[in-house]
Amino acid sequence: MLITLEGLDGSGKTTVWEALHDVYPDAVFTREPTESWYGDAVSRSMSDEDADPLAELFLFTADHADHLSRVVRPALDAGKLVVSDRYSDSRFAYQAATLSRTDVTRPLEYVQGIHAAFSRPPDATVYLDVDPETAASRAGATNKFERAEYLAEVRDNYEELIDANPERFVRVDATEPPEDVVEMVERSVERLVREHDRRE
Ligand SMILES: Nc1ncnc2c1ncn2[C@@H]1O[C@H](COP(=O)(O)OP(=O)(O)OP(=O)(O)O)[C@@H](O)[C@H]1O
Ligand SMILES: Cc1cn([C@H]2C[C@H](O)[C@@H](COP(=O)(O)O)O2)c(=O)[nH]c1=O
Repeated sequence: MLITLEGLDGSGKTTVWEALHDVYPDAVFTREPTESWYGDAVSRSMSDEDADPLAELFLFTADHADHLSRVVRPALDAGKLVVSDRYSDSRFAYQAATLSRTDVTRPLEYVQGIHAAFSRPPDATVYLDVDPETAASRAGATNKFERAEYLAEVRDNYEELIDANPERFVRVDATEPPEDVVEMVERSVERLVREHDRRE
């Protein structure tokens, strides 16, 4: 089963991802961008204010393709629970926001279309919901994406994704104190795994 954690920068994904390690010691914990050389290329692009938005989309997507074939698919084939801190929805929400400043028409559909041929959708996604101002202030503006105005557009894209797939997403109020957020996520993941196991 593949569970992904999504949300704006600073929403607390890494905090809950780390907490889940203790609860699911046999699971595979992974993240995007990855630590491969594809992930290094992504980091270089993120630190370049003038990076071409399409080139940047394809760097993130190359990193995803490598992540899928090297980590995610083998773990799923071995029957493991996989928990990924960011996954394809990050591309849909973030790169669609970046591409909205270009000539690309219907960027959200465009980015989803690129993934349709090869990606493996998550079985469930926990969305840590936080307003863009809180997100930007928690994240500390360490990269070009961590600005409230841009994050507002990213959040709108996440909302479109949730509206289109309400059964896949679990929304958690990430403005609550960290220990409450961790507890809510742990309870949600426990239920998702139980329901998935019952269906299998
Ligand atoms: N519920 C919370 N309330 C207040 N602060 C929080 C909460 N969750 C996390 N934080 C703090 O916000 C900062 C970002 O948290 P974290 O790294 O878990 O978020 P993230 O979503 O992984 O961010 P990024 O996408 O930027 O890596 C950290 O300083 C963390 O301690
Ligand atoms: C996977 C992915 C990530 N991003 C952005 C979102 C964040 O600003 C950074 C990753 O930082 P984090 O601290 O590891 O969360 O990259 C993106 O724009 N598109 C993506 O597909």
